[in-house]
Amino acid sequence: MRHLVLLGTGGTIATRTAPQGRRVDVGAGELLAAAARVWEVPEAAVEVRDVRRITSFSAGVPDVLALARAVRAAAAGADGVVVTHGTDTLEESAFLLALAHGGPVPVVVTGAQRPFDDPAPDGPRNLAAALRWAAAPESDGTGVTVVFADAVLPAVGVRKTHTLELAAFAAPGRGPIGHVDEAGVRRHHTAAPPAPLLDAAADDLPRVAVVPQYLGADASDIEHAVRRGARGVVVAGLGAGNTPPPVTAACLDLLAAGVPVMLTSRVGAGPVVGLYAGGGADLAAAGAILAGDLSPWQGRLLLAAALAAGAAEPSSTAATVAERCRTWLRAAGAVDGTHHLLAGGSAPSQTKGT
Ligand SMILES: NC(=O)C[C@H](N)C(=O)O
Repeated sequence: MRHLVLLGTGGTIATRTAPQGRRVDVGAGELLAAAARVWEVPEAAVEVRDVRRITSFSAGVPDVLALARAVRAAAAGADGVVVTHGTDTLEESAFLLALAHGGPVPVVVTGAQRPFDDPAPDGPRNLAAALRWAAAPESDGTGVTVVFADAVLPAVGVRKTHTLELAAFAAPGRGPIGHVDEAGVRRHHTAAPPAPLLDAAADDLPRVAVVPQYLGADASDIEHAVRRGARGVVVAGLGAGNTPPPVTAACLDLLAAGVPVMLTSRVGAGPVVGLYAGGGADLAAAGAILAGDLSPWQGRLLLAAALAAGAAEPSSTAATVAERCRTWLRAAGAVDGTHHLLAGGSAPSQTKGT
């Protein structure tokens, strides 16, 4: 029999409806009892711990680092760990857990779109599916995954894609890597997750700003972010990874001054590639980190983790921080978009990470 640990953190899955709005007041034990009414998991014994009782929009990086430590402690003595979490920032927490988690024990994050006291709640089934996935040998070695609406998605690349629908998450280009439903537990082919980058011992991460780009954006937001103490900047770029010329110029100045700049896209799916003169090609040539298909929010955590890892090494520079990100991205199977199309239209072949 597998031994699972269920860690409750709050979120809609653990809310009841009140006149002032939904409030978290359901513990992990009650969630487990509701899940067991959907599907029993007879092949597993589940130990329950309440880590937090908060909505995920109220959480901060220190909360998630503490959760990462709770996950590590639980994983040391279990065959699987399941975390219930609010959906608003679930894609970031799951990613941060993935940056800190190594080894074969599966860590499974789930939540709900509807409250616990909804007449047709989705939480009990999501949790039942997450427990079944964690209890099945198919989940071994899959790292951190998100189970939602019967789909198993990798934490790396997962995004919330709908505000209200029950199938609220997707990992465009990367998942689902499995399903849990009336037909049972199925794992599709998956690459091994990358080795951990973060030891989660610190209470917080270095400050990294996400700066969204839009029609006619200028450099003021980036300059403001750095003046306010950002140690790195993630640009949520246009299209395949472009910035309006004044923003490109500001990013080149930052790179020249040794401040890491990471390029992502605001589009919502697909990798960034340095294609256009005056935009992404200039940034790639100047040493910006092209974050593959990571969302700006996941990219921000990767850059912050790389900066934190560098804090321990006096010789760490913007270039070594960038290289740390690129090594992790390669291992996570991200496209290296600095290899932009060559004249003549052929792209060099990509070596996919394992
Ligand atoms: N569906 C949810 O869980 C949303 C909620 N606001 C939260 O993130 O805690």
